[in-house]
Amino acid sequence: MEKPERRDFNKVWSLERRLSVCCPSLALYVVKAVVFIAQFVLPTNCLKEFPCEEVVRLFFECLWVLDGGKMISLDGVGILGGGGGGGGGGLICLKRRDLGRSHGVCFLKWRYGRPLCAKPVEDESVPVPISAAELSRVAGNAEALERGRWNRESNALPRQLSATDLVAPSQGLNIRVAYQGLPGAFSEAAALKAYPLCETVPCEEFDVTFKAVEMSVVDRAVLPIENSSDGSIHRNYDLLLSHRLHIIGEVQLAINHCLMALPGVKKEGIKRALAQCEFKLSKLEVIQQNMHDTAGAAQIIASDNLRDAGAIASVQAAEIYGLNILETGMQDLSDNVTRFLILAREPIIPGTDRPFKTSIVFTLNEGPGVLFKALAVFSLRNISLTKIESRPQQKRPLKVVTDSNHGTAKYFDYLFYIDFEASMIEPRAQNALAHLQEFATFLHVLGSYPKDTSKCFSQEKL
Ligand SMILES: O=C(O)C(=O)C[C@]1(C(=O)O)C=C[C@@H](O)C=C1
Repeated sequence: MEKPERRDFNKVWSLERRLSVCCPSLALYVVKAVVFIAQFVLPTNCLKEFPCEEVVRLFFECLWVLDGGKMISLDGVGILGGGGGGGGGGLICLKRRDLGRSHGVCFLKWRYGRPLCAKPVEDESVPVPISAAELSRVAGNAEALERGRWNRESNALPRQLSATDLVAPSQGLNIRVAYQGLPGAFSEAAALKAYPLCETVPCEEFDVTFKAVEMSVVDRAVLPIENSSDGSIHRNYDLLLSHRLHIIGEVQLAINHCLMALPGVKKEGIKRALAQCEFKLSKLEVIQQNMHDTAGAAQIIASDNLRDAGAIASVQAAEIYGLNILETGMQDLSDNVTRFLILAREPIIPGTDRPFKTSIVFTLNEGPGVLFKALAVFSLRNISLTKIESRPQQKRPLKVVTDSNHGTAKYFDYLFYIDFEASMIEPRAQNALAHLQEFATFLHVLGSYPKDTSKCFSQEKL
């Protein structure tokens, strides 16, 4: 005889749930009837294929739900099973006589006397302690209730969601995005380019920005990864590996560095300035001092009232900290673009509806042509690489290789970061990575995300 499939039980279960919504007591009787009949109809041992405890739990929960969570009488209710004569152990028969009940705690027994079940029903006279987690949840609810209550004086109620709130998430409404620096930093502008309606959250350091996402203090982080004239921001490559966040997007931003100072201060009066713009600053003959971020430099000029100093920062920073712009376009190369990564706790589902990029990191064994082989897995499948970066393996910077011809040698051990132009959903990308995995000693996909194909507007045009 064909064995019943497990989903049959799910069908009964979902039917009962539906019934319980429209008519709880009718549903209770129906489930009792189904169960009662089933114990005679189903063949002996038919449940051997099922995870018995789950079946019992399922039905017990069903009855429990139907009875509105109150103590239910199990009299007359059998739990699905074959006849009592079935051998082989396990849950063979759980008829009425097998259902134990004492002090309000119901439990179901194995045929051989082993307690089985399931969801015990606690004695109503014994108070159940609420866990700390539950307490805080309850406390939170009470507070939320309080917040939601109408206040006669202020006549204020929480704002209702409107249809625009539902279409705006891609614009970042209600999304908190962390960046390194102070308000007015280029990274903040990048966050706003990605999510125009987001709430930006300034962070002191790059790794604080990563942690803020990991700890769910914010939803996203936007971090600079490379600049067209200055190259890679190595710190962020290293942090990408030490934190398990996912790259879900990228933003390219044109960087227009402005020289700014307190109102009334002239260029000639500046003795110190943040240096990123070597050529023009060398003409000014100033002492250069690096700061954490450009906006931070502007903020110090303003807060410390430094009349002999200037800062290189954005137009927004000048506005925020009340500084005068003495010169714009301080960067050596007029086309000065920084690429930022958008990071999140969860990856996005890659698509093919628009150009996608994938970022990976891997390590290789020492040997002739291994890096060449690694890169070939992409060219063989017509996949373009847009970036390759190598970083020393900080935990194991040197590896010892023994070669029969040349003896033992020590090599730098590298991590290779590659960005390639394909979505992880494409078979060619999956095949390339499967191929790479054959000889890579470590391979990790950092993210597959839409390529930023927008024009790089300068700060003022954002
Ligand atoms: O200092 C800022 O405003 C930043 O956002 C940081 C940062 C960087 O460190 O790369 C970002 C983009 C610019 O190229 C310059 C500085």
